[in-house]
Amino acid sequence: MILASASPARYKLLHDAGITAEKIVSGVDESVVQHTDPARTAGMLAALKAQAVAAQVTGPALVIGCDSVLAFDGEILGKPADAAEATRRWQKMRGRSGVLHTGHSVIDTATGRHALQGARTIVHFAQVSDAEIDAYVATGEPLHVAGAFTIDGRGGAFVERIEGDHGTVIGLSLPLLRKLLTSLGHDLTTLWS
Ligand SMILES: Nc1nc2c(ncn2[C@H]2C[C@H](O)[C@@H](COP(=O)(O)OP(=O)(O)OP(=O)(O)O)O2)c(=O)[nH]1
Repeated sequence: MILASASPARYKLLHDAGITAEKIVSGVDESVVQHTDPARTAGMLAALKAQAVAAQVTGPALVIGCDSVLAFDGEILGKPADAAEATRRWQKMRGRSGVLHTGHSVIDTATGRHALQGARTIVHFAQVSDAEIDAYVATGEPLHVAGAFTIDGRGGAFVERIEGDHGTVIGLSLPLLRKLLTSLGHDLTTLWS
């Protein structure tokens, strides 16, 4: 399996699930997709990433590309531009909920077949204080992640509950990956190392 992503979180999620993927960063410029629907935006970017990497691959491989965005207050939010934006977002997000959409695209380079599907998880944010927001932003963590929060890092303390698969929030849904691989005629368990 080739992971078309720079995300250490996605790589670790696969590795911990028994799948040691090769990482090839797609280099796709995410600004090329300007869609109003968050699921479509994440899906289109996931497909672009997988296609960009699959084009570089010679021989049989399963390439997976993912993209995550947070739909909140009618906006499609990726990574915050800077600390000020991360702070503003948290001041709006606290005590409310958003939907984390992650698009998944799997390409089987041996057959040319591909499967594309999105997953969504509702995230309920805690009523964090200004001091907690400042401390979180100061760690730098929210600057590197879609939605300006993590569920498995320091941000986990600020996520009250989720409705959906937690992997979708981190950036890759394993149950969805299983379904996509099955649709391409592959058994996920054969990828276990
Ligand atoms: N560890 C962790 N990372 C998260 C979480 N939520 C989002 N992220 C990270 C995963 C991805 O690195 C990033 C989502 O942005 P993208 O989907 O655009 O991926 P990224 O640009 O990082 O890498 P890529 O475009 O796939 O090469 O945010 C979380 O809850 N936990």
